[in-house]
Amino acid sequence: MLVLGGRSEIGLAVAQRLAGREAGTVVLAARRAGELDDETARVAAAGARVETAEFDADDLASHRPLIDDVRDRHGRIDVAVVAFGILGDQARAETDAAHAAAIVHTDYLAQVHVLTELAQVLREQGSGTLVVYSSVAGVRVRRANYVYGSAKSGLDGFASGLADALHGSGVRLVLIRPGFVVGRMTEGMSPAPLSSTPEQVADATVAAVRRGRGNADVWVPGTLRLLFLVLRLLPRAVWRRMPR
Ligand SMILES: CC(=O)CC(=O)SCCNC(=O)CCNC(=O)[C@H](O)C(C)(C)COP(=O)(O)OP(=O)(O)OC[C@H]1O[C@@H](n2cnc3c(N)ncnc32)[C@H](O)[C@@H]1OP(=O)(O)O
Repeated sequence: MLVLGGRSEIGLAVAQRLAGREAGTVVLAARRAGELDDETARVAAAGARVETAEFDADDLASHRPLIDDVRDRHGRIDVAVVAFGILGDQARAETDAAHAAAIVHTDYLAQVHVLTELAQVLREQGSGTLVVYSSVAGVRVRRANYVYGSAKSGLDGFASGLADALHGSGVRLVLIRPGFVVGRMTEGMSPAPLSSTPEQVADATVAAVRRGRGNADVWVPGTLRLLFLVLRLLPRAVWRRMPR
């Protein structure tokens, strides 16, 4: 199992749950890979053999060598969890074009790039599961976080199309759409209604991975699926006043 963003709270919680027979060796790929002792210990305590690898998602050229190296050393990649991301600073991104581009680079462009590379490798082996984290922020983009939301919107569309392209290949794509997640990424922010914890997002992810067949779209919590059917219909004048 490969966790891209090996320090991510959600990615680690998924690795802990799948540790053991299901995950095989867990490769935690992150920036500053030499400083992953705590993360390694947590996943190892859950029963996995753990390795670390240096990974900067923004360095697109490094994606394929990393994926090939992991595949070559372990023979295959059963589950790849794309768990890196940044929230960024919306207020700053509205006037600082470089910051806006940095958010979109990490949360959209780098995801598209790494998923395209992973999909090729998993197609070649004829099996495997890709886990992608979209967000309700991308289902209907809000004025209050439109830079991050636009990246998630693009990612959601890309991952949905990729899932369809993979249909029949033996490779599955599990697309997770969490609402507000109370964790390190949202530290200091007041939780939105229907928020969840990284553990709840991981539970939903693992349940979908274990289901074993076909692509999956998972909302966390599940009630957000229905709520967004309605929210998509709200008039623009109301929607633009929606808080973060
Ligand atoms: C109703 C509402 O109002 C709802 C909203 O607001 S939605 C807004 C909030 N919620 C969401 O968007 C849900 C979706 N979440 C995501 O997409 C997340 O980015 C994610 C699922 C991919 C990871 O979430 P997470 O595990 O909670 O995040 P977090 O613990 O901060 O880990 C992300 C890791 O990505 C890593 N990362 C970021 N950029 C990276 C890069 N260029 N290269 C490698 N790793 C990178 C970070 O290193 C970070 O770990 P550290 O900060 O410790 O280094």
